[in-house]
Amino acid sequence: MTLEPKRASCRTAMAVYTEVSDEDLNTFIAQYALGGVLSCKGIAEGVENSNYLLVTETGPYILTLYEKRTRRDDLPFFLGLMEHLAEKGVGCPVPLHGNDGEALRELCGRPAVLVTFLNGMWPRRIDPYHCAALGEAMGTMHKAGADFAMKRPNDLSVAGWRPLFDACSARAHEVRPGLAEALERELDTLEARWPAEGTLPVGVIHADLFPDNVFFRGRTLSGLIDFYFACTDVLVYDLAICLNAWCFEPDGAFNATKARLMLSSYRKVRPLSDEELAALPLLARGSALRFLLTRLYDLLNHPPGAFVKPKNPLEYWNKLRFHQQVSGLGAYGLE
Ligand SMILES: Nc1ncnc2c1ncn2[C@@H]1O[C@H](COP(=O)(O)OP(=O)(O)O)[C@@H](O)[C@H]1O
Ligand SMILES: N[C@@H](CCOP(=O)(O)O)C(=O)O
Repeated sequence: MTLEPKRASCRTAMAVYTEVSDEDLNTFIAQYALGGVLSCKGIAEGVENSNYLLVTETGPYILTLYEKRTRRDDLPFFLGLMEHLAEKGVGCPVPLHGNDGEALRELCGRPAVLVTFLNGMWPRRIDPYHCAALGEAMGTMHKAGADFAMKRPNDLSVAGWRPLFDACSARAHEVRPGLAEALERELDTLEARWPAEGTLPVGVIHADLFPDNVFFRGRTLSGLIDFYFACTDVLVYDLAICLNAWCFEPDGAFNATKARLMLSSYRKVRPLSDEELAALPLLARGSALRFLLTRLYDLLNHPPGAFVKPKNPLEYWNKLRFHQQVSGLGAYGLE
């Protein structure tokens, strides 16, 4: 294998937290049978980890260095899940194994992996056909995950929200007057009414299937990325997350046609029980609160001058208020 150290330099970009030297990169790549490095460029998108587009003589790959919010102990779950789903035909990145058989290794003091490059672009403007394709892909992913043996509790489900709220409540008024009080009331309601364990079907969920994690080639969905919040939880909660992430228009209006298309194409792959459907409005409230709280926390704890621009928590306040006033499934385009 020929390495080309002069051209291997990893150029950094906005959301790359860890810079990789040529020497470290070449030592790392020598552990795989991928040929020489042609280029390595930091990817500006993404918020959690450092990602590089690495092009070698055998093609493009994504090099990910896991930063502090991704727990090392969770990595075997994430990597095993991507392998499991890909084996079942779900379009997603596949971790590469080195010459020693290992996929997970160290680079610059961080856990690091190389995964296959997924072709496609995430949709900047959401059209109804995107929502239909997403519903089908999610149903397929849930079915494919049914026999995945590993488990990972969702630490950002109802039990995780109060500690996040407690960490933010004293300064929530800086973002919106009265926000802390309103969030506390919502938290009380959700804690009291959240579905008890065993009442709804559980399995592997992606838990962050936002548009920037879903790739399309033309009108065809080509794959899903960023499995680093995936966990074992109520399956229909994944749909609740996507109702919020995909079905609101930029002006804040909820688009019931998009919701109907997403839900109906999901149900063609994996039918939903009456109990799952009935739980949807409450789960959508919970999902809105979850993203509101993580965004609020990130905004209030944003280091001055940090690369990544914090996302707006109030977008999720508006979404939460929509679901609070939903009186039936008609609001989501269902009878
Ligand atoms: N397997 C992949 N194939 C192609 N592009 C990828 C792949 N994984 C990540 N990317 C690119 O990197 C960006 C950030 O990745 P993501 O996993 O969302 O990072 P983070 O976990 O830091 O949010 C994506 O928007 C995409 O452009
Ligand atoms: N989807 C979350 C933030 C996580 O970002 P990702 O780049 O890891 O998908 C939000 O919008 O709050």
